Amino acid sequence: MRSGMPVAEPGQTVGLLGGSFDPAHEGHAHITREALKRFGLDRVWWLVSPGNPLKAHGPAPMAKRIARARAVMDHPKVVVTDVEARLGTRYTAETLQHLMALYPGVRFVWLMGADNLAQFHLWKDWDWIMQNVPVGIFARPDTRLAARGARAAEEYARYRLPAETARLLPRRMTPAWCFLDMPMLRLSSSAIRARGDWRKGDTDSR
Ligand SMILES: Nc1ncnc2c1ncn2[C@@H]1O[C@H](COP(=O)(O)OP(=O)(O)OP(=O)(O)O)[C@@H](O)[C@H]1O
Ligand SMILES: O=C(O)c1ccc[n+]([C@@H]2O[C@H](COP(=O)([O-])O)[C@@H](O)[C@H]2O)c1
Repeated sequence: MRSGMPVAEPGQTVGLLGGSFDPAHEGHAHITREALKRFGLDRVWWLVSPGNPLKAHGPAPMAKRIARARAVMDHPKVVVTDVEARLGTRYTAETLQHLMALYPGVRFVWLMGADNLAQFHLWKDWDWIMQNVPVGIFARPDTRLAARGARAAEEYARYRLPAETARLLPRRMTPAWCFLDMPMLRLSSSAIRARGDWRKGDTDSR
């Protein structure tokens, strides 16, 4: 295994929460705890992105975002990691392909908020992701309508697992996805950035 990469044993289930985490907040921690509990995951890795390919502006420096993320989510089953920077990947499909090759026997689950479901069909090779990796999706304030009409949700409607059977998701044959409705937290990184101090003094990290 390359240095700095997280550890996982064959047979384990690992949820992957990719994000800019610019900065991390309690909303991320909340969906992570829900993912561990309701999907019964062994671990969740936070993949702190070198930069969302669909966003025009680069995020705060990686080290700063990682430090904040670790402060927000200090949990024995959660690893905050810069694997995409280490692997040199930015697109999720590429990251998943690398991780599946590097960790044979580990069952990865892609985790995301409902806002990302709404635009999932714009992601590179999104179809490949749906075909090869179970996907867990979390309700998010103000995204219900967009998520319901999402192209990915429509095209893969018959592969949706009822929330009552969420624990089956990690080992389910793909395609498989599950939408979790739960108490929602109205928190976002953009709202935190808009309030002020987080980006002061940064240079663009890209
Ligand atoms: N409050 C929340 N409820 C549900 N999902 C969330 C919440 N906050 C973030 N997420 C999800 O966590 C992942 C990483 O989020 P990200 O780092 O982009 O934070 P963000 O708050 O969405 O940022 P921004 O406001 O800059 O778009 C995404 O899949 C996003 O949908
Ligand atoms: O692969 C893609 O085309 C793609 C397009 C948009 C977003 N993503 C990933 O989705 C995750 C959430 O992104 P963000 O910026 O909303 O935090 C993060 O891991 C991004 O790399 C991936």
